[in-house]
Amino acid sequence: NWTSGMLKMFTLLTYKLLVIPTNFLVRSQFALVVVHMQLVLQFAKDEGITLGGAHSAQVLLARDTRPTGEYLLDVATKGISAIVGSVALDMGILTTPQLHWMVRNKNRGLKASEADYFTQITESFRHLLELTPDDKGIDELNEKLIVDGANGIGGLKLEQIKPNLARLDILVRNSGKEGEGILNERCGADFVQKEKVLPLGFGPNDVGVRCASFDGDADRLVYFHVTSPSKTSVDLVDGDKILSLFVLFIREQLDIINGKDNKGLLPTRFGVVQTAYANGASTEFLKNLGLEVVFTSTGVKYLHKKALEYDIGVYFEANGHGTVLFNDDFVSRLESLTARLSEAAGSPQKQAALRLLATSQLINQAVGDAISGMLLVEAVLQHKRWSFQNWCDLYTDLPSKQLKVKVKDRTAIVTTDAERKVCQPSGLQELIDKEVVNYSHGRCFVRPSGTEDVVRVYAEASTVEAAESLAKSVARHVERILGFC
Ligand SMILES: CC(=O)N[C@H]1[C@@H](OP(=O)(O)O)O[C@H](CO)[C@@H](O)[C@@H]1O
Repeated sequence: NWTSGMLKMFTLLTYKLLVIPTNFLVRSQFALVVVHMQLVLQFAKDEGITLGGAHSAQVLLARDTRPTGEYLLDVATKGISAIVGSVALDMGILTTPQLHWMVRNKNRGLKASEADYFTQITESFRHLLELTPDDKGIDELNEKLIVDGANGIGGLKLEQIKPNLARLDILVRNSGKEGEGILNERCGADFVQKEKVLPLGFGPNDVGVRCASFDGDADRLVYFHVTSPSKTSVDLVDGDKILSLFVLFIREQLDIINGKDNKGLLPTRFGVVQTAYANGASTEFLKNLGLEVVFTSTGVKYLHKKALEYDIGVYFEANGHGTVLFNDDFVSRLESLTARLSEAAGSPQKQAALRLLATSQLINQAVGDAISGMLLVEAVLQHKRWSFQNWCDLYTDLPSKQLKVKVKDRTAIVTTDAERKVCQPSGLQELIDKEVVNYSHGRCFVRPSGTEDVVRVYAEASTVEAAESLAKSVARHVERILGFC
């Protein structure tokens, strides 16, 4: 259908525009215009969209603060305008998730400006805080929050809305202001999650303060704590633990409305979606809550699609990219239930239903969004009166190790079972299985990267040394069978 097709096309184009690397600029402008034309045309073909028909297709474009942005915007605009029936709209300087939110809202006939985005997330955040119960005991949560903006656009946007956020004292570092530092360099969510060390600008004075880290275009979020004044290592709260926090909160509201048997006023299909990179301890934690946990291939396009199958679907990659999706019919049922419960305004069920509605407004349902995700984390911590440590203690991550192996042809590896098993080349999976059985809590898989010319090896075990040793042994098998290069 036209709307969903256009939504996907916008998403593809906006994504492409924001991720085209600088070295692309050495190519001629003409070549880039052609690339954009080809993208639009291929997408229209794949999705069965008639261009040049009665409706013109609007393609929303935005850019970040890098100097290459204006040039890329210009060529993208020319590429789009070269196609009959498509119009390029420049939405300005935005985070990736803001742009996706605008596309989604436009396709739904809703208000879609940046001011509307800010109003929606600040208002729903305020609403969620107002719905915080007052019977949860001592407030262990510190209002202070330091955010590493990765020198990207997210920090600048957060600075804009900071004054409108109650009960939060936010300090933005690596804020993206000119001269403060280079995008994603020794800072940002990817750096903190992979290296598990402090980003630039953080140090001994931050011990004990809750910290969050965005990535450069603000679609990933992780949290961390500085453990001691003498160490650069951090206590990390990754995407899996953010997911677990959201799941606990939503489940609590559903239990209030439906009772533990899910047979009450609003029977709900609640699904949790992870990838093979989710820490095994998080999956066990979620399964022990009695939840349906499903796995997809790596990449948010797979997770998002799966999460759409539920009334409420929560998905996250361990790297901090994820969100919560509420099915439209479910939201209608939730709204009617809230209206029906209006007689008993202060009833726990009504309060829980209102919390779910506010959550559906606060979280960006187009794509993972560091700003809206962070506000939901903050609202849930306030709701639970939880300190950072309470959150960390939900479960203990199993030690893990990731390695990259350069091989002659990474596509020689074919996987199945959400990339957790190798089916080609034959014999490799058996070798992995033989290694894994030697390790307590051992788990290991290999897959060809979709973004780099490498095979990724992931291993988990009960100690850091064991995880490293397992990863290395399996990497050696991969090198031997596929040919190291
Ligand atoms: C292990 C890992 O972090 N993989 C990343 C990486 O994909 P690969 O296919 O593993 O290269 O880039 C993807 C796009 O950013 C992201 O969605 C995914 O999580």
